Amino acid sequence: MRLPPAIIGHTEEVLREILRFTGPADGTLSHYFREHPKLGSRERGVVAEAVYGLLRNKSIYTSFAESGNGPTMRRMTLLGLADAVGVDSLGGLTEEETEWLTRVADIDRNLMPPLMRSNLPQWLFDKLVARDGEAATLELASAMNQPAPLDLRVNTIKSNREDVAAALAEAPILCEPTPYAPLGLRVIKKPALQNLPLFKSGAIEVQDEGSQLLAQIVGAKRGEMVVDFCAGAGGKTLALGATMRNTGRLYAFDISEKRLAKLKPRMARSGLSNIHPVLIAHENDGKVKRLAGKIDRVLVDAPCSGLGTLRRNPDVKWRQTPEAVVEMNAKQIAILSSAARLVKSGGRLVYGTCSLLDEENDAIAAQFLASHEDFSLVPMKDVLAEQKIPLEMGDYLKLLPHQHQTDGFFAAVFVRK
Ligand SMILES: C[S@@+](CC[C@H](N)C(=O)[O-])C[C@H]1O[C@@H](n2cnc3c(N)ncnc32)[C@H](O)[C@@H]1O
Repeated sequence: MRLPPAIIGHTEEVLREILRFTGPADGTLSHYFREHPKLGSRERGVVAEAVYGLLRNKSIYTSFAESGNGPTMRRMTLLGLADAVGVDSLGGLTEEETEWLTRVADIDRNLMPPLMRSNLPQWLFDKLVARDGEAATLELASAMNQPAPLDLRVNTIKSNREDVAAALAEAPILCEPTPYAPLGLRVIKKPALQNLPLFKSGAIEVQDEGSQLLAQIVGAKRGEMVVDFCAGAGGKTLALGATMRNTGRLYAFDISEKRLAKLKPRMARSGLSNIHPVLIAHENDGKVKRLAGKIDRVLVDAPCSGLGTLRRNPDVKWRQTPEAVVEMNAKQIAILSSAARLVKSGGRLVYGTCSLLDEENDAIAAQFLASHEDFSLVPMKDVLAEQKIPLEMGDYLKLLPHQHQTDGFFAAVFVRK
């Protein structure tokens, strides 16, 4: 069945707003859908898919849109929609538009220049090529341009992986165990989960396998004092709390009241009572100082460029700038240094990001070690062996979508001497 012609207008309107890059694309989309409640769920799905496809392939589509006649924004919109649902499903096209869309669909994208094929901004393409070479960059960029799979983490306070997989199969929802994270399930299609009894009862949480692994390498144990320094809405906090078997004390720090507020209902669902959310004003807040030297394990899931999450947030590559990354670096080292003061002798400090850039990752770890003689690096291969995670790594954890089918993640583990 053809889609109503109005879908083109809706996509064009929301796209125009998103391409201003004044805020995250998912927020702009949700806002648009709230303002247009008459749009059905299929239409909303198509608009979202077209917009995300366009953000993923913006360089190529911009070049296509330059061919042919008519306003560029309409052409961009049509390219996004045609990729999402196929030209034949679109109502309201002129004959010329149909002919143009069919023609561009036949263009061999492999013959386009590498920068354009990567669909990355020039600065990021140059950085990655200088480090990894052109072929590897194109491979990474291509993996980043695929939508992420839907990964779940089983909450061991409520259930186990086998029982959850069996309950999902009855729903029926097909899934398979994640290759590296012991509590992960990768769902084959993307069903709505919010109304499933499994979700409502807190037996599952949506969490990328890479994020699950980052929480696991903290190695939190029963009865320990643990701080999740940048807890946000608590994706990793909940995983840590379950690893601690709902014992000990787990402080969830963040400077964002809004994000911490989102943690509360998740905590209630999870059945965890060992989590203590703490709003801090900044990384040197007095609440941090009071716990200095008392904590067994500290996770710093630092604010970062987010360039490892392009599969979910393709707009990030167009919104980030090299200048913003430099500013972020100062914040990252400041947060890590302050968080380090919490760690007791023999305790563990984990620095993690969802970035692909060395300056937010290896460089921060090296800078930290150079200025903190009381800490030493625990090679990631030792941490992975300790946690029985079947991954080959050197000093650091470096997860990449084209190699590990996760978002891009980095982690370094330090121990206080
Ligand atoms: C990568 S996100 C954390 C995601 C979260 N750990 C999770 O797994 O869902 C980084 C978080 O750092 C917080 N943040 C930024 N500056 C901070 C600071 N100075 N101290 C503590 N948290 C900070 C942000 O509000 C944001 O929630």
